[in-house]
Amino acid sequence: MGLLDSIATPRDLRGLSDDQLSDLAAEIRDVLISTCARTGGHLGPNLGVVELTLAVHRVFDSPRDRVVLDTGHQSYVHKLVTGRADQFSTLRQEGGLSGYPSQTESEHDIVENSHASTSLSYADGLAKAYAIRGEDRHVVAVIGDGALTGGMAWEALNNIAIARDSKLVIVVNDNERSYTPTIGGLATALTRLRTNPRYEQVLDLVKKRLNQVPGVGGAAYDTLHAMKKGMKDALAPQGLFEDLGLKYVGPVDGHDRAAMEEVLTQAKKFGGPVIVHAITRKGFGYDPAERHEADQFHAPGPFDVQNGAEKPKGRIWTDHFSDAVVRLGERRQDVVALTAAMMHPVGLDEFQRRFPGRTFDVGIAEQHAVTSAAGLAMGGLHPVFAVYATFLNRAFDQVLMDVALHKCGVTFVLDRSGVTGDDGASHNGMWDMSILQVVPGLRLAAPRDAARLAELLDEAVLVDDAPTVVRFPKGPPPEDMEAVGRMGGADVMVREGEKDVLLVAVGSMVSTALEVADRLVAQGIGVTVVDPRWVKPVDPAVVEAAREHRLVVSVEDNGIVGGCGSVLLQTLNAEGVTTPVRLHGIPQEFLEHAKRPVILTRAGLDAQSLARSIVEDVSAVQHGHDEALTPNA
Ligand SMILES: Cc1ncc(C[n+]2csc(CCOP(=O)(O)OP(=O)(O)O)c2C)c(N)n1
Ligand SMILES: CC(=O)[C@@H](O)[C@H](O)COP(=O)(O)O
Ligand SMILES: [Mg+2]
Repeated sequence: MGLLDSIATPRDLRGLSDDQLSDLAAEIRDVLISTCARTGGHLGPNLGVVELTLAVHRVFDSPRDRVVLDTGHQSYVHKLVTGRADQFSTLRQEGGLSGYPSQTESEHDIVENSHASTSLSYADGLAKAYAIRGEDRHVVAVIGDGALTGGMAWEALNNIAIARDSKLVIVVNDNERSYTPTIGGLATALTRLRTNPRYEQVLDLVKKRLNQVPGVGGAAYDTLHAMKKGMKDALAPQGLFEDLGLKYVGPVDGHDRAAMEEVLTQAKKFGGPVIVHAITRKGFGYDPAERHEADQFHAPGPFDVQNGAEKPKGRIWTDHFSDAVVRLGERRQDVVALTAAMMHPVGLDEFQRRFPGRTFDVGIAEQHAVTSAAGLAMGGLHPVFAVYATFLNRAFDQVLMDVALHKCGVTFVLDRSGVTGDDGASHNGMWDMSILQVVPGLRLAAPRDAARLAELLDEAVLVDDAPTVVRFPKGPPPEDMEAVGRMGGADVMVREGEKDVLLVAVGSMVSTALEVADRLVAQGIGVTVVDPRWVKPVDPAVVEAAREHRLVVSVEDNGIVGGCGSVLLQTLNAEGVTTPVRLHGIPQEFLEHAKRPVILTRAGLDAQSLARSIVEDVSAVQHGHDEALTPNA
């Protein structure tokens, strides 16, 4: 029975001695390491916030005081000390604890969205609400240095700086990196602050000397302390936060819990917005994480605790993209690449190694990345912005009005599209084929396998007067699947029997569609399986094929609303094609975390469910009951 078992609420932390708190920190690290070794997860970020989180929860009174964690990937320690230690072994498992805050799990959790750089805006709103309602409650926002490179954070700071009544403490968790070292002017400014505690040291030195002077010493020190601002101005450059008018405290060692508590207590008394600059190390306390070359164990899969060796996961879609974009870079000097602080995760590290001058890490700044790409295209280059599909959501206006309106040839490579699963609702890339459908001129491709990924990427970068998109899911691709024929720009994958069913399978769903076709043919149902390759715009040859078949079925790893099936239906309607249509896709809901295959099956996107549904629809059509065919909402 460890100390952790005695922590049912954060208030239980207050009765612990310094030694017990050190023991608790060690126990928490052991639990983090042993659990993540089994489940995978954000071990590095959470090892970096053990003492910081303990200090926050000892100084503030959650849930009366609200703790907002930016991105939420560093919420494991918070969960362990807010009554979920006994469930922690279920981390990221189906039906178990989410890897991010979850309001249904705990009253201590508030922000579930895993998209970075939002915490300060939530905190700004919460603090203003409490001030207006006259509630004596603090808001504590913990934001990483990486998340601070996101524009939203500075929009929020601009407002927080004048929100004098906001009881808001912002803890900047500065470990100098996102996955890799944080880039840009902000990193430089934080370094200047981090390495410039001179005035604090001088002040401490003077404090010690003066306090040795009997009588006048204390008063003299108080006078001097009052002059601290003057000293700081004299000894240290104005910090970027103070230039905004924000009170800044730090830097403080984020692994020194007592020091953190002292500073947070000071900040709490201030009664207005204040920045606490904590210096931490990602992976702190676990050598394999601290030494981990790429990203200090930002988000490892399962690993061996003894040496940190991750279990091999084989080649994933990303690796095939990485190879294809390097080949492209060799052929095309005008191709440049951009990432939003995820060079390795999106597969651009080899491109960067080969073409460092043509690779840009813009920080966690997707909106900037898109419009900067528009500028790069206007300047005569062909940018490839590689990004997780869900993170492009926040840059929709930039895609629409900065790229497409100006007919810029920018290629977007959307990794982790469709169901990702483990990372929960805000990580599924199930929105892109809906929201991007409305962008005039944009062309969207969904490769079925690695061979088509390379093919479609090559085709995409040939388009220099419109945005192009190539999207693929998380994990390993299926074996390459060769077509048996062409249908306009689309590939015919199966052509068996009568024209009973035209099965339009998008991207990663083609491999499932082939299994479905086998089941249908076994039941004497004729089927044509087509892979559009380019799903936007709809291929006229597919429209004509639809006219010739008795039933059209579409299946996609995207939300059902506004996806490829919806647009196909609209197009058939506009072309006067009256063939009944059935759409299959991901339900338009926020999906609980689980493994990708589990979620796809729940959505009826597994071969057995699809085949069963199509057999029923074929029967309905044969018996003249096709009014039953409505979009599979
Ligand atoms: C909008 C957005 N883009 C990218 C990501 C992917 N991502 C998750 S954590 C992370 C790095 C965060 O760095 P930082 O804020 O410094 O936190 P740390 O991991 O260092 O604690 C990134 C880029 C994201 N969650 N949201
Ligand atoms: C928190 C965050 O957004 C990333 O760390 C993400 O969890 C990584 O996802 P993958 O594991 O799919 O690369
Ligand atoms: Mg960081």
